[in-house]
Amino acid sequence: MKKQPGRRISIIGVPLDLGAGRSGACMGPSAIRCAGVVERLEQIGCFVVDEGDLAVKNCYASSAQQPKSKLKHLDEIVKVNGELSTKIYEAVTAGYFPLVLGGDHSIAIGTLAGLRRMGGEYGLIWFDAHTDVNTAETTPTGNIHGMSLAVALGYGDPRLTAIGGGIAFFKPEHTVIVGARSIDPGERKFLKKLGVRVFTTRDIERLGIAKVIERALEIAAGGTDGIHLSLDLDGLDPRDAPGVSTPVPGGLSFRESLLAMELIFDAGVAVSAEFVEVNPTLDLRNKTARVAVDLIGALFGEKIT
Ligand SMILES: NC(=[NH2+])NCCC[C@H](N)C(=O)O
Repeated sequence: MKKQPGRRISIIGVPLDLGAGRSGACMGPSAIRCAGVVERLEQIGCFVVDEGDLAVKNCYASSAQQPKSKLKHLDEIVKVNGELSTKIYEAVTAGYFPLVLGGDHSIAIGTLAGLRRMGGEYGLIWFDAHTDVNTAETTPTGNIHGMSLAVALGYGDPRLTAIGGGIAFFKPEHTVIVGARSIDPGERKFLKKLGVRVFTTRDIERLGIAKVIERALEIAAGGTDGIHLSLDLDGLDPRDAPGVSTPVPGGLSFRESLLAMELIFDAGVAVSAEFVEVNPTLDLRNKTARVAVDLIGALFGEKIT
């Protein structure tokens, strides 16, 4: 039997939604806990420490308050992600698998900065409808959740790339995006220039999710010390995950996403993960948070049979 990707799990909630264009994802961590994440992980034999939520000021403020900024709510986002990076570093150093509950996708900046501080070389699977490689120069919205992958690769505002010490950025050759179907013009250029592999929903339909994950694992895990999974619930189709701030039709099905998690578990290479963009104000009976918990269960080895 393959070993589980870290059976000692540290849950860290980050109730931040200032990186998104609408509020509500700040309630994501509560919704995922209400859907029973701790119990599910304990049922499959994981030892779970729930660290609670990081303190975030002003989480209900709408980005509309800063209409002209190219980096909306930068101060607070820098502060929260700095704290998150320290939390991640401490958790990994203490032998835990950090499981971060978002919050909008800008929190990946802190998670990945924390992991980078470990000094090893990690690969990255970015499961998302978007590619999140905008910078202040290319962003169409000024929303920082559309910039977090660029920051992890070392590009963007210096206050964001400096988080965690500004060291050991992720390498494009060990970074892979799965599920993309909404890519801005500037992002397209960036991805091409850096050579980041993107599996769009079209690729997934043509190749099948199993093949795509197999290739994604080769890219992210080959020659690295492990991988981080950054999963945005909007990677799924809005029919299966309606409670997200930036839904895009034509996404992965629930079953495809579950299989992706099962295959990542089977590979035994994940060292940390985050599940982001659950927005309970747009959800139906907590469906999206329940989907997140199903995916988390599969990532840690829960099997249907
Ligand atoms: N993680 C997300 N939900 N990102 C959405 C980004 C949308 C758009 N590309 C932007 O930069 O504003």
